Amino acid sequence: MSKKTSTLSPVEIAREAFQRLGTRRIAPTPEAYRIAYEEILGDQPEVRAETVLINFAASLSKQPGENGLLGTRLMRAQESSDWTEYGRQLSEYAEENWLGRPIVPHGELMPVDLERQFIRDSKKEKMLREVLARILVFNLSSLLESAPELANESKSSGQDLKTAFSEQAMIEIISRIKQLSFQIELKTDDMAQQQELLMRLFQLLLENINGLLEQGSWLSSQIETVQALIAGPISKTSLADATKNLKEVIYKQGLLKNTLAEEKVVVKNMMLTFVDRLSAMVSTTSNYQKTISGFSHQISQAGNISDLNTVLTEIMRETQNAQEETTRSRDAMEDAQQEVEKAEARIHALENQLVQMGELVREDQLTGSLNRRGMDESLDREIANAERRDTPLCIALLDLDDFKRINDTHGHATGDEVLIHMVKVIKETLRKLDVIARFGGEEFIVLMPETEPQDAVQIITRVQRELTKRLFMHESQRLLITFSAGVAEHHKGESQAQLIKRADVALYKAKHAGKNRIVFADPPGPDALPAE
Ligand SMILES: Nc1nc2c(ncn2[C@@H]2O[C@H](COP(=O)(O)OP(=O)(O)OP(=O)(O)O)[C@@H](O)[C@H]2O)c(=O)[nH]1
Repeated sequence: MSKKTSTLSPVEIAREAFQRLGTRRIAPTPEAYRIAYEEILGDQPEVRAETVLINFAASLSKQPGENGLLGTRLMRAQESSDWTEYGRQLSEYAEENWLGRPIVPHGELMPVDLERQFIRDSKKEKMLREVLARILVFNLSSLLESAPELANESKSSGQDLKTAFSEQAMIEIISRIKQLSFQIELKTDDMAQQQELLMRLFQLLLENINGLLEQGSWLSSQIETVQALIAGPISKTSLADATKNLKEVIYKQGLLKNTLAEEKVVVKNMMLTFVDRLSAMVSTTSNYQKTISGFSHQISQAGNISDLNTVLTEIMRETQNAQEETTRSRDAMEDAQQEVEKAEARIHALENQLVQMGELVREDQLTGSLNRRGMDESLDREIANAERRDTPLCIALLDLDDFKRINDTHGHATGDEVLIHMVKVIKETLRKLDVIARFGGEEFIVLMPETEPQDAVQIITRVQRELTKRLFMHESQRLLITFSAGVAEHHKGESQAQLIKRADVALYKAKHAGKNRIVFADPPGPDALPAE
């Protein structure tokens, strides 16, 4: 039994057409075949445009959201046979939702290359969206590290851009990006102010140049501070802080210098008084001696006792004078001596304060550890102590692992926080007599006086463990911070540079062996040290 024609496939219709020609004994010419084929096809129910539109509206009305709404409107139009309204609803929807897509005249097929163009465009749009989101989330936000609220907005609009597909969401995100760009313009003005602050800082240093030239060490240490500042990330707050600190240091040093100079003048005046008194006494005494020898002449010439009595009275008076002068001079000298001692004590106190002020510029501004200059001085001192007392001295050169990645991923400001955290942990883990100094960038030196090599390695291992225990949190995310280290023991006669070089070679080996480890340095070669 043949199937109902309404369900026949094209192949089955063709077969049925041949059978029909056979039954009717008609020759299967192309024309006869076409007629039979159309006859069978004609049995199938007619597909009318209206039916298609009714079905379309009904199925659309079952969908959620805007599509469902459109379906209901279309059904309403179709029920009242208002096909003009039906068409209007469809055009409006097309305009709203397919705006920007290539418009193809009604009834025409979309040319293949136009279709391809459309696919290419949406690919480009996707790429553009991704690139822009990346720029906002990573690049722009890290450039804006000195303005965290702008950096956060940049990150969050980048994140939102990735999922902003509806027109409304897109309008919102574009407006946020415009707003962000406006804020960045304002920030640029802030940066101009920062530069002005920097200039003021330089001027401040120049103003003090005369004072600085008196003592070379001042000059070099202050210049170092500025160099460190310029080498690091410059932010408005760090510049303002540095300006404030330097102003304070310079002001206090100026005060101390003036007071010191005044105290020195006081001592000088006292010394002058002392010398005056001394010479007065000497001259009084020599006058006295002259007078006495004059008296001995008068005595030898004296003819009677009354002459002698007169001479004796004179001698008594002169002796009394000389004695009084001597006592006065002695008292004055004692007073002067006491004043000199007091002034000396004041000078010592002032000089100590000056040394403390100097310590400020031996400190690394970011981490509070010693800076390179402070390290040079401390290491020189410890080497001299070790050689004099014949005690062991070890140093460790520490370098943070993959620090560049931390900076690149989480921003320079987080990198700075990591450095501060690391120094804090190291300081709290080291013994009192150990010293930590920033050697440069993310490298630190630990000086361990009176320490045998195995103890030095143990100390640095303890620091390593402590650093993994004391978590560094960034945006509620735990960052693992590790370092590699080269430990070296100082050998008699070895210079600071030679010692550091050996520690550096060991550090290099630690890095190459896979990082997060400690390597003990080889002893210096036989030619490296002076013959004993
Ligand atoms: N945040 C911050 N970064 C710094 C500072 N000083 C140096 N750096 C950065 O430290 C990074 C050091 O990078 P690299 O020398 O490649 O070392 P690393 O990434 O730690 O790699 P390994 O040493 O091989 O583990 C550079 O990106 C410097 O910009 C600083 O004061 N603050």
